[in-house]
Amino acid sequence: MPRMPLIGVCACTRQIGHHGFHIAGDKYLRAAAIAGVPLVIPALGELIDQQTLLDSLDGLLFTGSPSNVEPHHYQGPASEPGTPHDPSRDQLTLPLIRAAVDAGIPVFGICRGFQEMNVAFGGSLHQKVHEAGPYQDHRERPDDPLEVQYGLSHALHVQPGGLLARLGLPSEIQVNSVHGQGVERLGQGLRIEALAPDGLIEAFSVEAARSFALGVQWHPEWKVHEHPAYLALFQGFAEACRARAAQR
Ligand SMILES: N[C@@H](CCC(=O)NCCCC(=O)O)C(=O)O
Repeated sequence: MPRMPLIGVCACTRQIGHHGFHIAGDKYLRAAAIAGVPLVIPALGELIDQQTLLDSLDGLLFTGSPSNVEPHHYQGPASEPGTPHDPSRDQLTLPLIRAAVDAGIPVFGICRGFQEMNVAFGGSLHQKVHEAGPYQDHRERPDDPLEVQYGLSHALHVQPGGLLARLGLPSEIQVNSVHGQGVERLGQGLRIEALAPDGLIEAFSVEAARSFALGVQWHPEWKVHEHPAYLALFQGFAEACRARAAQR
């Protein structure tokens, strides 16, 4: 009987009072538990041996975060003063994403994690989607109740013949939207899987990946069991993680 898959969930750094912490959101960890045993990976830079992670994990989940990828990683203009960043998280995730995909480990990126995947594959980001060209405002209203912030916000056009279609998603679904940044230049080797009505890229897969490698801009971890299309993504991820664990 193969052991349960081990699912790495990359942490964010957070200062609480005088002390620094490494944290991961409850909803991500609960959704990751669909695929196996979630393990939070601290953003400790060189203190974390990447090869040990690759040898030990059966899947990796890159979560959302209020922080943003530092623009120097994609040769973007400096952020507006006061923009939240998490350089320790960038230092862990950006190289780990490429190494995990190359190693055939299932990778699932959500929101910031989706943006990290795009940057890891050489893409760039709009730092304020709502001020860029034809795009709508994809941000949540922070004063709204959480149910509203993560409620259905816009249509999503699923591209035919891709991973989302294979996972059973219909050609159009409704999704939530909790982000101010988004894909500007798509990374090398990424296949567009879904678009918002304004044309913003909302999901991609890694064409040459040997396993599941999907990034989505929305939040399928939110009430995942109440949204069949959200659940289908985690079930696809889980199937890939089980296959990885069975190879051990
Ligand atoms: N900061 C980026 C990514 C936004 C994001 O991940 N939002 C979710 C934050 C809270 C949560 O984890 O649910 C951007 O603004 O585009």
